Amino acid sequence: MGIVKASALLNDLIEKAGGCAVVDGGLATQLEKHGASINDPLWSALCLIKDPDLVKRVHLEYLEAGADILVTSSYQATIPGFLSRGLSIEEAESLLEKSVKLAVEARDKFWNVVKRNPRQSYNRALVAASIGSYGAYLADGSEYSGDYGPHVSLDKLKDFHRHRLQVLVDAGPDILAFETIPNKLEAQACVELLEEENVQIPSWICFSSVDGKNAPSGESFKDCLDVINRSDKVSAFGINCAPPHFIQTLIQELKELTAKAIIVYPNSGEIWDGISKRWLPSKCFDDEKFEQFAPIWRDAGAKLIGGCCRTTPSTIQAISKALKERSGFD
Ligand SMILES: C[S+](C)CC[C@H](N)C(=O)O
Ligand SMILES: N[C@@H](CCS)C(=O)O
Ligand SMILES: [Zn+2]
Repeated sequence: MGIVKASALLNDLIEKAGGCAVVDGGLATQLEKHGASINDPLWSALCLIKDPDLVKRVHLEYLEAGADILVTSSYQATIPGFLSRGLSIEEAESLLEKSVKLAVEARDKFWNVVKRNPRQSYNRALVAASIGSYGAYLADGSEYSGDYGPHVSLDKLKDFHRHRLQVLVDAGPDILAFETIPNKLEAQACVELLEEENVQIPSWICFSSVDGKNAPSGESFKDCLDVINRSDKVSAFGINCAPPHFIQTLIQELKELTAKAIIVYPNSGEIWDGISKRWLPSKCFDDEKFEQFAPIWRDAGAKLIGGCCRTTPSTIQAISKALKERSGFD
């Protein structure tokens, strides 16, 4: 399948969803709601080792809530991360494969039931393999600063991402999801890897933002988009795990900077403290606010909308309800 045909898969889903598809919500957050303890350098990827059934259960909860796209549990699942826990390369690869398998199994199980009901309003969901930033692996909060220090070169970032990307692609997801990218250098590494590895499934690249205007590194999105806009391997660009009150303005700005589909899945507004490893209270959106703003973000130009950290299946249900009502579903 060529890349043009591959991106058609995402475009078809957006169209079937009425012009704006629903991405799932915080995976780690929902794992924690069910009692998982993830205060660990592997963060949510620890559940791939300790409780894969729970990961699948959370995927199913997001499908029931109306998610059109599931994001896998591989955000902080990395080969060096697993190796530093004493696992072998083969075991690390197998956990990455498992992250895709769990989401695919949940999707297939759910779809096999709902597709029989002619009155249901669900779409067959797509599975997006999460590729968290290098900063996520560092587990020091640097996915929100973009400050990787002077020794992190383009080649180092490509080396970091390459093997995981190959294993995830081979596991058969529908999409690749680069998440919380904080600087231009890492965006360039992701794009060059997609080209070098000749990846034939669509990708999205999402940045975090801490000021509502720029990438966390302080670089402008215009600058960061230079290399992304030149690649047909990237189907969508946007923002994840940034506060929801930044989103409307950011969509309007990004619309001027790229022809790619815009994707937004903000967090609740709480702020991650990378040192104490906890969420600090701040200006937040509750589910009603997400319900109110999802159509506003859609009308501003977003084609994919969901939630990130501290959002849950009830948030996704609220977003799904708002988008489907407005588009004539239900
Ligand atoms: C999206 S952040 C909350 C993920 C956790 C972070 N990379 C850490 O390990 O501290
Ligand atoms: N897909 C990840 C993103 C963390 S920023 C999660 O939802 O846990
Ligand atoms: Zn997040």
